This record gives sequence, C-alpha cells and structure tokens, in this order.
Amino acid sequence: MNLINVVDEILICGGMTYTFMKILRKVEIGASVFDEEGSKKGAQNNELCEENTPATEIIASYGVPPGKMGLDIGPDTRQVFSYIISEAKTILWNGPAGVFEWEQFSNGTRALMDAVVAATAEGAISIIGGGDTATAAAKFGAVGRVSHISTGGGASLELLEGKVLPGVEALSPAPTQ
Ligand SMILES: Nc1ncnc2c1ncn2[C@@H]1O[C@H](COP(=O)(O)OP(=O)(O)O)[C@@H](O)[C@H]1O
Ligand SMILES: O=C(OP(=O)(O)O)[C@H](O)COP(=O)(O)O
Repeated sequence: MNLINVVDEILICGGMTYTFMKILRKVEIGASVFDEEGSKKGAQNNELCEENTPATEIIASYGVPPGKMGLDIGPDTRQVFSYIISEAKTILWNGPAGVFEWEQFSNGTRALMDAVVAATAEGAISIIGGGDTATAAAKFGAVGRVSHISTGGGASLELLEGKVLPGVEALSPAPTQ
C-alpha cells in the first residue's frame, strides 16, 4: 500500500497476475494459480490504484482456457515492460515473471533481467529481492550488473511498507536512559 503512493509504475507479472485478472478484470484464468486470501486485498488495491495512478492496464487480458495455466509473460508484455524499465531511475523487483526454472517459460524473466541490466548501465538504481528472483539474476548473468541483490523477498517488501523487521529490531541498540 505504501508503495502505491511513491512509485510511478507497478508492473504485475508472475504467479500473482491471475488473481488480479480474475478479480479485477473478470477474465477466466483456467488452472492458473489463484490466491484466495490475496484476492480480497486485490479489491482494495484496485480502488487505491484507480485513485492514485493514471491507468491500471492488463496487457493481453484475453484470459486462459480451461485446464491451461499461465506460466510466463508474452512478447507484448515483455516489450511494454522493458520500455517502462528503460525509462525508470529506480527499479525494485521482487518475483520472477514466469516459471523461469523451465526453459520454455524463462523468456519473460530473461527479457526483464536484460532490461534491468541495461537500465542500470544507463544509471538507474536497481534492487532485486527474493530467493527465486536472486536465482534468476544469477542464471541470467545479472550479478554485479545490477545495484543490489537480496535473498529476502517478502521481508524487503515489508521493510519498504514501513514494518519493523524482528531481526533489525533485535539488532538495534537498546534505548539509553
Ligand atoms: N505464472 C506462474 N505460475 C506459477 N508459478 C509461477 C508463475 N510465475 C512465476 N512462478 C514461480 O514463482 C516462484 C517465485 O515466486 P516469489 O516468491 O514471488 O519469488 P521470490 O522468491 O523471488 O520472492 C518461482 O519459483 C516461479 O517459478
Ligand atoms: O524470497 C524469499 O522468500 P519470499 O519472497 O517468499 O519472502 C526467500 O526465499 C526468503 O528466504 P529467507 O527467509 O531465508 O531470507
């Protein structure tokens, strides 16, 4: 929620996409992953998005046929996302764009990684968070070519949401009296 107020763009892809597609755009998602709990938060997020950002757009929102799973982003999304990344000055990335562990669904994550590396070379600050996204960074040769990589995914997002992380709290100096 905090992030919506400070970012220019949020690019949604990966496993969370289909929950947004089903709830907010009412399209069929076949056997794609659906997050029941998250779907309730999605409705609130959409209201916030529509209040605070100029446009909420789902690219290629044709839906997924019954029995099929959406497992990667396609060429249109790769192109639009790569352009947005190329324009960014600060990039925060948490979560791969598809099941990149399988070669046939790795093109989306690879394309976004290439875009983040290129933007970093042009002077953007790029922060990658999450165990799987860090693995993707290593697989696609981005280590040392982005600004920072952390294995903490959910934790780094919670920190940016303004939450106090238990480990950080424990390590912080006790107040002096
Ligand atoms: N469309 C999808 N359907 C199912 N799983 C997906 C999809 N896209 C990505 N994934 C999987 O999600 C996992 C990463 O999820 P996430 O927890 O967001 O990443 P991180 O560990 O970097 O925080 C990866 O293992 C990837 O294969
Ligand atoms: O990205 C991760 O998880 P998350 O994105 O689900 O929070 C990491 O696998 C977290 O590993 P850690 O809890 O050992 O730092």
